[in-house]
Amino acid sequence: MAPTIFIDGEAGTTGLGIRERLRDLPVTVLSIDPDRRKDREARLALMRAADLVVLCLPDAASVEASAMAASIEGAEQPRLLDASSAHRVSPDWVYGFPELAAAQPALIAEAARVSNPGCYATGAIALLAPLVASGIIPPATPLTINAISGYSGGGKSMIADHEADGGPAFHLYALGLEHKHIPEIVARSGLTTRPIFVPSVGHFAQGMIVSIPLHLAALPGRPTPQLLHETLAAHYAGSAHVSVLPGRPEERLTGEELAGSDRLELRVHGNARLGQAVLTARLDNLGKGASGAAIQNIRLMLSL
Ligand SMILES: NC(=O)C1=CN([C@@H]2O[C@H](COP(=O)(O)OP(=O)(O)OC[C@H]3O[C@@H](n4cnc5c(N)ncnc54)[C@H](OP(=O)(O)O)[C@@H]3O)[C@@H](O)[C@H]2O)C=CC1
Ligand SMILES: CC(=O)N[C@@H](CCC(=O)OP(=O)(O)O)C(=O)O
Repeated sequence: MAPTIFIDGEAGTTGLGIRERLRDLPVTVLSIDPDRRKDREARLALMRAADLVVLCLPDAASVEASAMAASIEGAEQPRLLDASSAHRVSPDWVYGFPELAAAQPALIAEAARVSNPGCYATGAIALLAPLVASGIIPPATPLTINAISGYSGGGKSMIADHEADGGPAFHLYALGLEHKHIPEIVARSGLTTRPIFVPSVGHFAQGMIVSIPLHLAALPGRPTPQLLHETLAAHYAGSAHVSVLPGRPEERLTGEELAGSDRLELRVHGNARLGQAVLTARLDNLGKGASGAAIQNIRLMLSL
């Protein structure tokens, strides 16, 4: 029998993206009556009937929904995949980033609770984790992470704002330096010093670039841009979703290029003579940054 999935928050931006991608998989999606989508009893009934519940809700609603699922006793208790940022550094949840380490896919496949990575965090961690693990970037290195996202990153309300009146062409935000992805980036990259994270939104719907400037001359052994590229290329060799591409000086990187895809592109743009580099990650915030990553995790969790 095909496994059953209930997407709590199916009508939202991430929920819709997952619903769309599930059409190609041998699963039965249990949909809630739209008028009862926030009704506790209706949601509990579908949670009981599902093998896997995918939470596509704001953080507080996600915490509440996880508690609801945990209150179900016995064999009816479903497994959970959470797209929100509520559980990404929680020890009781497995981090749903299959490319992070060789053991990660098996951990995800067996887990009762999996937390989907954040969109910006996906780009930052994909760049940093292999370089920290290999010793090229010492964990205590002070880093700055810049990023630009399409406006769909802000969910239904930001989409409505941009599509109604045009919205600003570009704005920085989270200037209190406490963006919700920072703890996840620190924990999952293996850093010990909190980076400064400067996100921004552009007036385009989907797509994202995360960029990390590096003073290579200040790192131990003054690593070359070539060594960084080779380290990332070795880590992601054979990956279906992550590619490590040459960083070309003449290139104009645009955020929208991967809109609609579930891929993640990593580059090292460097100048060996100056001892400087900029690492970049390009992805669709709704693809590898959300729904595409969720599908990777669903496939692993349900052996599809
Ligand atoms: N957009 C993105 O790029 C990404 C988003 N995420 C995360 O995914 C989660 C969902 O975000 P996103 O899809 O963008 O948000 P949206 O605002 O587009 O969708 C959220 C959905 O949840 C519903 N909802 C809210 N509260 C409840 C509740 N108590 N019970 C049931 N349904 C509820 C909303 O219904 P209604 O509108 O009627 O209130 C809406 O349909 C968030 O945690 C977000 O951080 C993760 C990665 C990327
Ligand atoms: C543009 C914008 O507002 N983006 C959102 C992050 C979107 C997202 O992906 O949030 P999670 O992955 O953490 O669930 C923000 O900065 O809060």
